[in-house]
Amino acid sequence: MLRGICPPARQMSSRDFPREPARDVVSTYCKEVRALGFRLLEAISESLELQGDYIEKMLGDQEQHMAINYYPPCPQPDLTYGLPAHTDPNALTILLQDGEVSGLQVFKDDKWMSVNPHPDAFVINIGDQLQALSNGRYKSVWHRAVVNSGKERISVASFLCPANCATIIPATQNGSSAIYRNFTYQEYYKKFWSRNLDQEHCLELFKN
Ligand SMILES: O=C(O)CCC(=O)C(=O)O
Ligand SMILES: [Fe+2]
Repeated sequence: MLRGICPPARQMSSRDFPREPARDVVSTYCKEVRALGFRLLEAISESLELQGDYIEKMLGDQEQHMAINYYPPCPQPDLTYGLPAHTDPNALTILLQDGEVSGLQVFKDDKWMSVNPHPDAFVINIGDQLQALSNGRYKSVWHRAVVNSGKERISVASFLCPANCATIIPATQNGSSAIYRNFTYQEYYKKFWSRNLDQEHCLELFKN
């Protein structure tokens, strides 16, 4: 697995990326994905009856992390996972799946379901911060990656992350009370990685 951190857009420079010619491709991809993420955050804000820029403002100067996941073929796929079950700790994940080899599964209606690859589509995962910000109206989905006995698989995940100092405050509606207490992303991230990935939903530890 290869992980990279892209700084907030306005500080981005070509020095942040690997050497030519990959640099231009990766840099353009990061910028385009970030722009798509912001459009989605605007639509999600509006769906929650908030101002269009509400979530973007609340998340502050966002970092963008990119993970390139490589899953080699595995002779005994029943004995291991490519990635164990987890929710994403960030706000929103834009996942480019391998166009042909499946591997991603989501937990829905009490069972694991495969997300079939589609060459012309991204998979958008709601992360823990959007579940908290929306006061539980959007759900951060449990997902995992399984491996394949015959074929390798690659996925590219772009994680939109709040600024470390951003305070996440649940947006309550019609007098409902906040399910989660206020916390900083820094606090959440530390707690998230101090546990096993497939333990209970980390947000459970931030409930009021
Ligand atoms: O490889 C996949 O489809 C899932 C990747 C993922 O969930 C992650 O990187 O957080
Ligand atoms: Fe994930």
